[in-house]
Amino acid sequence: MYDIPHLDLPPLGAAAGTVRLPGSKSISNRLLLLAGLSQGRTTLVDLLDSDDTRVMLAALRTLGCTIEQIGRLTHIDGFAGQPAVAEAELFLGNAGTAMRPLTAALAVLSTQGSGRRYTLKGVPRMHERPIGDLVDALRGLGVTVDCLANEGYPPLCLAGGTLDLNAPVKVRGDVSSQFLTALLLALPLAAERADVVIEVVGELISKPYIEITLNLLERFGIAVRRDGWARFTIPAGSRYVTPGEVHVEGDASSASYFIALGTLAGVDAPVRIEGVGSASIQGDIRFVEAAEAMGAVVRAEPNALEVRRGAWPLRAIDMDCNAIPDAAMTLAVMALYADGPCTLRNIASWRVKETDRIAAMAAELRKVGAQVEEGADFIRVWPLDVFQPASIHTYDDHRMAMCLSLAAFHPLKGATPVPTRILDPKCVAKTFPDYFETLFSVVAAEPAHIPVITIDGPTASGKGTLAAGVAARLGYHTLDSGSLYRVTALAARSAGVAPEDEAGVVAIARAMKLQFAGVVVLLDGVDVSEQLREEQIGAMASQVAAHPAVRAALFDLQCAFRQLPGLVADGRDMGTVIFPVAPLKVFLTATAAARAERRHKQLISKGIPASLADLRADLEARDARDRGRSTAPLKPAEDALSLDNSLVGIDASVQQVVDWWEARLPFGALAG
Ligand SMILES: O=C(O)C1=C[C@@H](OP(=O)(O)O)[C@@H](O)[C@H](O)C1
Ligand SMILES: C=C(OP(=O)(O)O)C(=O)O
Repeated sequence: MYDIPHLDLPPLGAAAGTVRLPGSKSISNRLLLLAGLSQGRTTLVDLLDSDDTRVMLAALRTLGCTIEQIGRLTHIDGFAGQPAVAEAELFLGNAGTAMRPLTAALAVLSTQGSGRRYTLKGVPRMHERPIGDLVDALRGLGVTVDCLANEGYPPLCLAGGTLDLNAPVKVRGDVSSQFLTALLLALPLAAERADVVIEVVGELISKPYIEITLNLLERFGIAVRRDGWARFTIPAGSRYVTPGEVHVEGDASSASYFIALGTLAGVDAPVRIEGVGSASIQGDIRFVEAAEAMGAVVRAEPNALEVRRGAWPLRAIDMDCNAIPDAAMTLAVMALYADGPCTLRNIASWRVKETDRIAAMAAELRKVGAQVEEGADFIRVWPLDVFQPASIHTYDDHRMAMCLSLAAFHPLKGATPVPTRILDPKCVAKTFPDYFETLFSVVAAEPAHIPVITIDGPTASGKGTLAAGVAARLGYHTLDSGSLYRVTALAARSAGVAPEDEAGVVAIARAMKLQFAGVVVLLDGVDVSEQLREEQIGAMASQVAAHPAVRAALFDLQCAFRQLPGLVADGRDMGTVIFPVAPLKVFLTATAAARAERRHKQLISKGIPASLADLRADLEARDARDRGRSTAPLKPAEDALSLDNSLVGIDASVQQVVDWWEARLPFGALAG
C-alpha cells in the first residue's frame, strides 16, 4: 500500500498480464456476520483483508467470536446469538456493510437479554451516511434505538425493547439496499417460532446486492421466500447453520478497474483477471456488459475474465446504472475515451456513499480537462483529447482513487502526455489495499515517461540514505548502483576471479542471478546484503567499477530499474551515464572529514574498531580513483543540482530534493 501523501502516475500506455483480485467486500462482510451468528466453526477461504473487513472482524471479536487467521484461511467460532458482552462500543470505520447489518443484528440481540446496550460508531463520514430508514424499521419492531448525534445517522445506541413481529416489518430501500440486507441477515435471530415478513416500501435500489444476501443466507440454512422485490419471508424455525468452509470469490467491483484497463489498453494482449467470472454471484459482474457496449472484447470463464480492446475510440453509452452503483463509477472515467458524451443515469445513491460521488467525480474529471454535466441522479461526461496534469482529490473514497487512476491512461494522440497526481492514495485500503501495486504490475509506460531522480556523489556521502528517503516520500523504486558493483566484486571473489581480470569480471557480471527485495540483495538465491557492506568488498567494487567493459555489462541491468511509478537511482554515474536525461539530478557532497566521521561512528556502533585518520585517508584515495578513472569518472552532471550535506540532517536533505522535484512537476498551481 502507498502510505504517502500523493502518488504521481506517469502517463500510462498499454496493459497486459494477469491480476488476481482481492476477495469481495460484500461477500466477506456478510459471511463474517453469518459465521459470527452461527454456532460452531466456519472457515472462510480468501477473505478480503482490508479496512472494511478489519472493522467487522474486530467487532465480532468484541462480541465473543474466536477468530484465527492462517494464510488464506480465516476460522471463526461463532457466538451463536449469545454475545459475550452485554455492553460494547464498536467502531466500524466507513464500512456500510458492517454498520448497517450489525445495527440490525445488535438491535435484535439487545432485546434478547437484559441490560444489553450496544453503541455503533464510525469515521466522521459514516456519521453523515443515512441510516434513518433502518432505524425506523427497527423502532417499528419495538427496539429502542437512540441516534446519539443527529436523528437518522450514526452513532447509534441499541438498547433493548420488546420485539413485536406480528405485523410485517416495513423498510424503505430507495436510499440504500443495505437496510433490507441488514434485516434479512438479522431477523432469522427472531424467527424461531413464527415466520418473519419484511415488506419493502417504495422503490428498492441496488437490487443485485439483495441477491448476494439471499444466496449467502441460503448457504447458512436460511431459505427466504420472496415475492419479487416487495416481500420477503423468513420461515419459522430458521436457524443459522454453518456450511463449514466457504470460499470468497474475487471482488467484482474491484474487477471493474481492470476490465476498464483491458478495454482501454489491452491492445496487443488481454488483461486477465482471476478470481471472478461468469459464475459470480455479484451484480457488479454485469459491468462486463457495459464495457462490451463500449467496445471491450471479453472472454469469460467461470472464475476469470480476459479483456482486450475492441473499438477505439470507445463507443459512447447512455445507461441506467442503478443495479451497479459501485462499478458504474468506472464508466464515468472510461467516458473520457469515448466517441461522444456518455450518460450514467439513476445513480442518486452515489451522493450518500463514501463521499458525494456525483459531485466528486464531476469536480475531478473537470480537473483533467473534461466537460461534465451533473444532475441530482445522473452524470454526463464528454470525451477528452488533451489531458491536463491534475492533482486529484480522493475524498477518502477508495473508488475515486481507483477510478481516477485510469485517467492517467493517455493514448498518444499528438498531445504531450502528462502525469496525474492521486492525493491520499492509501484510501484504497477500504477494499483494495494493493490496488496501485496491482495496477503497476499490468500497465506499461514509455520508459522516457517514467521519472528518474539521480543522486550521485562520493563514497560515504549518504547517497543511499538520501535516495531511500526520497523514494519513500514519492513511492518510487530505488537503484543502489553501488551495490551492483559490490555484488559483482563479491561474485568475482567467490569465483576466485581477480578484480584486475576485466574479461573474467565481465563474465561474472553477465552470469549473476540477482534479486532485490527492498534492502535485501540475493545473489544466486542467497542473501548477501551483509557481505556487501564489508570494507574489502567496497574496495574491490571500486576496482571492478573502473573497467569500462564491466560498466557496460551492468548498463542494461541498471536501466531495467526504471519502472512504474518512478525511480531514485544513486551511484557515481547515474546522472552522467546511465540516466543522462533524468529530469532531476542531484550531486551530493560532504567534506572528507564529515564522511570519515560518519563511517567511523557506523563502524564503532557495530563494535568494529576503526581509526578516523585511516578512514579519511582511505576515502580520499577512493575519491581520487573514482574521479580519475577514464570511464564514467565521478563528476557532477552539467545540469545537476549540488547538495552539501556536511551540516544538514537527513530529513532536511530529503525535503530539499523533494522540493526541487516538486518544482519540476506541472502540478504547482493545481495542487492541493
Ligand atoms: O450490500 C452491499 O454489499 C452493498 C450495497 C451497495 O450499497 P447501496 O445499497 O447503498 O447502494 C453498494 O454500493 C455497497 O458498496 C455494497
Ligand atoms: C459504497 C461503498 O461502500 P459501503 O459498503 O461502505 O457502502 C463502496 O464500497 O463503494
